[in-house]
Amino acid sequence: MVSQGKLIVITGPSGVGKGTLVRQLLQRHHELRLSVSITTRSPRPGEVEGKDYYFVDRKRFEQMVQNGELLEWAEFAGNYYGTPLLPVKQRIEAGESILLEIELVGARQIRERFPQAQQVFIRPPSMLELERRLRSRGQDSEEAIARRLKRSIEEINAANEFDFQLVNDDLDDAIKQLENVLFAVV
Ligand SMILES: Nc1ncnc2c1ncn2[C@@H]1O[C@H](COP(=O)(O)OP(=O)(O)OP(=O)(O)O)[C@@H](O)[C@H]1O
Ligand SMILES: Nc1nc2c(ncn2[C@@H]2O[C@H](COP(=O)(O)O)[C@@H](O)[C@H]2O)c(=O)[nH]1
Repeated sequence: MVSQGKLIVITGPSGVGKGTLVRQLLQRHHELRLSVSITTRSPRPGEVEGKDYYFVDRKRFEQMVQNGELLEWAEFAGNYYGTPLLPVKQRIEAGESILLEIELVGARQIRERFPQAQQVFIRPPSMLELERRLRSRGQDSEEAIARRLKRSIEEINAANEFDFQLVNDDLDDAIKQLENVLFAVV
């Protein structure tokens, strides 16, 4: 019998560096797989369908929710985001470890449904640095940045719900901390 894989959730405010950390983890740990989410957000320049996201309209997303096709989902800064259930279920059953890079509401749903999932909350060194990172990415309008910053306060206030937290200040240091949390021998 194949033993089940792990479900790992990386969460934290938009712009804190979740995607950057996840990309580094995937390069260093080839056994990990990233779940590709579904969103109603428009693709950013360079984003690829099926690699960065599956891009759908609101009607299709709402159908998927109705049909129970999503493991978790949330509305974030005016768009829907969700994790497709079937590929995650199949991969976990096949013994693969899956990473979800998701916001707070979805992370809470995973905690309810899969209390055994490992969840890590990523904190910014400061709000000023978070804002600087959102701007430096150069991907979002001023309005979108303002919405994301407003939401980040709620997210950071919920950080203590998570057993594992780390500050993404120096990137190399943050990756080491993340590896220590995820691969610690217990
Ligand atoms: N430790 C760090 N020091 C400085 N800049 C960083 C660090 N980590 C990430 N960044 C930069 O911050 C910006 C936001 O990072 P990233 O896109 O990974 O955030 P995110 O949390 O995945 O955002 P979202 O949730 O919106 O997808 C990027 O320009 C990235 O290069
Ligand atoms: N609950 C979920 N949140 C998700 C999912 N995929 C991504 N996200 C989070 O949404 C925000 C915004 O993402 P962006 O790509 O527009 O910057 C960010 O916090 C992501 O982590 C998901 O499937 N479910």
